[in-house]
Amino acid sequence: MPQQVAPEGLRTGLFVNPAAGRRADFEAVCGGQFAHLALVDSADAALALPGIEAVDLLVIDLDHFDPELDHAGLARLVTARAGAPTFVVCPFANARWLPALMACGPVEYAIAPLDDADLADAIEARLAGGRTPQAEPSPRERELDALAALRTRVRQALGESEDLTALAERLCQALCGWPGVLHAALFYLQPGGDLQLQAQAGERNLNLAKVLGRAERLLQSPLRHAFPGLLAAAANTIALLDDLDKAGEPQLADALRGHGVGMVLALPIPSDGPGSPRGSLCLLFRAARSFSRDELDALAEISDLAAVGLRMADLNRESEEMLVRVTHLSTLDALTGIANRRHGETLLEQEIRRARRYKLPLALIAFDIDRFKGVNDRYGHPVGDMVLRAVADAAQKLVRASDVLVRAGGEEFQVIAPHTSAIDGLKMAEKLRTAIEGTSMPGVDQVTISLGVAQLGEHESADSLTVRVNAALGRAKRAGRNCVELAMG
Ligand SMILES: Nc1nc2c(ncn2[C@@H]2O[C@H](COP(=O)(O)OP(=O)(O)OP(=O)(O)O)[C@@H](O)[C@H]2O)c(=O)[nH]1
Repeated sequence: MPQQVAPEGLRTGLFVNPAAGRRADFEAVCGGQFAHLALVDSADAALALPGIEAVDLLVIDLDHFDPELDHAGLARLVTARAGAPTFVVCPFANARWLPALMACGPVEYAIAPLDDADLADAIEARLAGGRTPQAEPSPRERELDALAALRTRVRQALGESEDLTALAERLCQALCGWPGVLHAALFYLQPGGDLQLQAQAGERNLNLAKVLGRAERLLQSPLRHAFPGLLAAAANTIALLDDLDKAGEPQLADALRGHGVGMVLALPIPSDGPGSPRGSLCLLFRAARSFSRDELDALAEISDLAAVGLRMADLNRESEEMLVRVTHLSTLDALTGIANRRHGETLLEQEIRRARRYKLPLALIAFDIDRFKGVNDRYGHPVGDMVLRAVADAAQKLVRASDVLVRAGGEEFQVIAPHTSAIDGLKMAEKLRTAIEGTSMPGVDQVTISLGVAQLGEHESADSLTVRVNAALGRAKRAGRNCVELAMG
């Protein structure tokens, strides 16, 4: 049964927590500070009490509450106080409660776990109408100026960066400009589900990859429940560690303290839709401090901006990949998968320049399937296509990796052969001829090719080389087909 709320003028208190043990502990530690202290197990029970706004101090201990289920009731409770003070004891791994409750009325908070003496001091300070030094807010104007400057820097970072790495680095640098921030980091959840330390800025000697023992696969890190940057991304919550020892990882606390860190705050970077966040923004402060509602709102806005930035970086990356794919596809012949005529012309120009620069020979081979019209006429176009693919495959297997096989059009192909003289070109052409002659094409009589070979002349252009090699190919056709002809100089 809750105790009766005391008449006005006395120190009256109301403590809300679902666990009987927590209520008993609070009464044991702080009961003496109140003339009357009511203990209730839920927001509804508190709201059922008469004169809720007249209670001097409402204390909500968020331990054992569920942010999804209990948020609406507790928000109603803070609203019902009509401006009277509320003090919230908030577990460090669940600081997302704070902005939501602060939106409903004046809320001060302490991050749990708190030892008995700290809790008693915090309650005494609130009852006396004062604030603990930790809760001392910076003067409002300065706070607002700092927030405005921070937002501007973050927007600039977003505007200037196109890829993920640059964006993450600029964001971290922008966050370091916030008063009291010693170091900032961005953790990014990759599409495959791997959380990695994407960027950090600030204290030069502080490397979070070292402190955390790794920079990748951080969701598997044993510190994922202790370090706010990981916790925020893993549990999609604001995590606020105002005393490094509260995370229960002494080594981590020592390492951070060794670098001058006194407090760590992290916010999830929201994703577009439901599901895990995109990562987290992590701020390492020199000393513990509390945040006003404006500040927490501003930080939430910054993580929203970061989400937009990450989405933009993703889109940029996707469109670049698409461009590379489209560019690649536009260089290939759709039927055979080898270089198409246009790309072949570009590559020939390139190879000619290279041959000139390094004074190396270059050979061009042109070949054409013999009486291919007859294949189409007798077996149909689909079989003709199959023969074209089979010839391209057989030729591709034969040429060197540095050679380029081109479908020059119809049943005409070329091989651009760098470092190759006319004699070597002739040998290669003969190899191609015998290979195609020996390749069995299902359902088709033997297929043969005729070939022309030309070596690049000293001052010769690509056009002239092509004309000469085609003339040699024409001679091979006239000579009876299934043979090789060398181009005239
Ligand atoms: N199936 C198929 N046929 C093609 C393709 N491109 C061109 N052709 C055919 O290739 C044939 C080329 O015929 P011609 O230029 O007369 O030469 P040929 O019959 O090979 O005779 P020679 O070259 O003199 O030995 C034509 O029938 C074209 O229709 C293609 O992509 N697929």
